Amino acid sequence: MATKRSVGDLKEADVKGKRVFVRVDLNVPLDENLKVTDDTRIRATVPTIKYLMERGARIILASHLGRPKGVTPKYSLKPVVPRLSELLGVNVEMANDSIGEEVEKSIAALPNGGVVLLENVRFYKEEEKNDPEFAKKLASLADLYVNDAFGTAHRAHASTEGVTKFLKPSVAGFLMQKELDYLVGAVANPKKPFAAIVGGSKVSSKIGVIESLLEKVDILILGGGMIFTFYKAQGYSVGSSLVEEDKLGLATSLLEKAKSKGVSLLLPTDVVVADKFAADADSKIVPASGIPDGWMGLDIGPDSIKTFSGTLECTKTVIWNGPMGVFEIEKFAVGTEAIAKKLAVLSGTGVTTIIGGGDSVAAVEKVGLADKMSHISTGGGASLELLEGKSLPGVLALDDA
Ligand SMILES: Nc1ncnc2c1ncn2[C@@H]1O[C@H](COP(=O)(O)OP(=O)(O)OP(=O)(O)O)[C@@H](O)[C@H]1O
Ligand SMILES: O=C(O)[C@H](O)COP(=O)(O)O
Repeated sequence: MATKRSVGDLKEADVKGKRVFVRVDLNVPLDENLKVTDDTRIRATVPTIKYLMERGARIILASHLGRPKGVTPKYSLKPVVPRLSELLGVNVEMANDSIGEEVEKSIAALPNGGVVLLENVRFYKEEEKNDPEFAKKLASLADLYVNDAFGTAHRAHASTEGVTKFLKPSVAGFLMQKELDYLVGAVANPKKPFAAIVGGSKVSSKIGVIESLLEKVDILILGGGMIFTFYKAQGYSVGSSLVEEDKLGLATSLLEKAKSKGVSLLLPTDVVVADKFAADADSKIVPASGIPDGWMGLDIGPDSIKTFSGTLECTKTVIWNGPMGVFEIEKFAVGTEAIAKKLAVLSGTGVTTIIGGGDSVAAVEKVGLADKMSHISTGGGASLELLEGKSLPGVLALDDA
């Protein structure tokens, strides 16, 4: 993807008193009382918004939350306002809609440096349809456009893509840029040796990522539920572990591809098996080639942790996507947490460590090591698509630098 023009290139004169439409990703988890349970994505929007506030822009924030079908109060963006206001040090005004007269009035009354948050853009079905009329209405609210919603950049929606056709300039925010610098830049031109760690539940959801990374990495470490498909493809018995029978051929061809590319591919040599998928399961450590009937593999074992950690010692860049085991259950979180700790230590010695979104980010946050990593992606699907080598429509639509 070509380099995109950045919000940092805009001078005070370009934004002072101007209405700036900033697409952010405030799709944050809420509990049953509609309290924000993880504010990572809110915090990540702050540098761009503050930059614009300090230069006297009038800021219109837009986001989606969840996947509502029409106007649904539980998907309102109101619950993010207190935390956002606190982080920005101003009272963020909550609009009652994302387009229309009332919204226009609120924006007209906005002082320089003021911030208004539009209501969930997905309350309009036109948003996800990337309807040009809806995009035009959003665009009519502002003078210029900033996209900082990395987590939604893989969606060609009205507020991420359509709107750029009606608003110039259309530039990338600081979060968007940082995500691209790491997930595209560091992966395309890594300091070597370059290792990828790929886990998660299924090989089928990671085929694109594995194939793309095999072109770039020196070392590929696999963990999580997908390893049992690889074991079975090699003729091991896997008990009642998760296996994708229709992907056995694919697993074999990925192993062959790694060999032909000279990539050192590591599978766990031992696993933690359990007699059921539950916190109170009986569990034991067995060699990868010795999973007993009736037992399922739910984590990588201590020998694998040792080997993986040792192998990572020599690296200069590591990217990680997907947990090593069922980390949501404490007793099967050991492998995932050990990898998180190893990466935190490596970061401290100058290794570039990139956590590619989704559950691996949750795992790193759970052990309190998020701020030790070089980069933690705020995008799940978006980061996977980038790692697969795809271009993101929300990025493509922005002005070239
Ligand atoms: N051995 C295993 N057996 C079954 N499930 C597993 C195993 N190891 C990991 N998992 C599960 O895999 C899930 C994560 O897989 P997923 O492919 O969604 O990872 P991710 O890419 O990090 O997340 P996302 O898709 O949100 O980006 C976790 O819920 C975890 O419990
Ligand atoms: O959480 C995400 O991955 C983004 O906010 C995109 O949400 P979506 O998958 O509902 O488009």
